[in-house]
Amino acid sequence: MMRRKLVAGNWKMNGSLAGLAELDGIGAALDPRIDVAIAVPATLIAPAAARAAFPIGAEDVHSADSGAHTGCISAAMAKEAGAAFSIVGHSERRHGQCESDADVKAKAEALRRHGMNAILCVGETLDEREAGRAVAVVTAQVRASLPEGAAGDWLAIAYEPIWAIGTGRTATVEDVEAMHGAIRATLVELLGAEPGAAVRLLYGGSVTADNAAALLHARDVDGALVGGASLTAAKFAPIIAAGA
Ligand SMILES: O=C[C@H](O)COP(=O)(O)O
Repeated sequence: MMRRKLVAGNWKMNGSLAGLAELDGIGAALDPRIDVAIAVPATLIAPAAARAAFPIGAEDVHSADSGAHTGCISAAMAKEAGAAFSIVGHSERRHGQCESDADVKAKAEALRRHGMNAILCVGETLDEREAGRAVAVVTAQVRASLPEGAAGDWLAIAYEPIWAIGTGRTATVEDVEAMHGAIRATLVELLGAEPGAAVRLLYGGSVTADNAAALLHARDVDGALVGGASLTAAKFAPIIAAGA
C-alpha cells in the first residue's frame, strides 16, 4: 500500500504572533509529494490557520466536548479555531500530565467525532529500552490507546522514544524499523491487513536536516513528528525536502 509521507511539526510551548512569519517560509517549501502540518499552541491556532498554506493543528484536546475542565480546550473548540488535527498522547502529556492510555484513546475518539485527524504518540523511556522492554511497552500503548474506528487515514501513530526527544540523541534506523514493524504488526492484528496497513507511522525524536533523509526513507516510516527543528523555516524546509 502506498502511504503519502507526512512531515508534521510540533511547536510545543513555543512561538508567538511575530513568529508566525516562519509559516510563510515553510509554505514556500511545500512539495506536492509530501503532506506537511504543524501543531501550535492553542493561542496561535486561529492566526496560524489563517496564514498557513498547510494544515494547522492543536497539541492536545480534552476528550469531552465541553464542561468544567479549566484550562483545557475541546476538539470542537480547536476545530472552530481552525485546527484540522491534534496531537494526542505526547509523552510530555502522558508523563508530565499523568495521561493514561484510556485518556489518549478518548481524546483521539473526540477528534474523530469532530471529523479531525489525530497524531497519536507512543514511546518508551530509556529505562524501559535498556531493560529490553521497548517493543512490549510501545505495542501495549498502541493496543490500549487505539481509538474506535482507527482504520482510515485520519489517524497517524508517532513513535517517539522519550530518551530521543529534545536530546539530540536519535534512535538508529534499525531500531526505528524494528519498532515500526512491531507497531505495524499490531495494527494488522487489531484492524486487519488492509486497514492496518493504511495507518501512517511517524518517527519523532531529535529529527533534523542531517538525519531526516535516512529516517524518512527507512522501512515502514511514513513521516516524522518534529519538535525543535519545526520552529523555523530554515530548519524545517530541509526536512520536508528530505522526505521527497
Ligand atoms: O513532538 C515532537 C517530539 O517530541 C520531538 O521533539 P524534538 O524533535 O525536539 O526532539
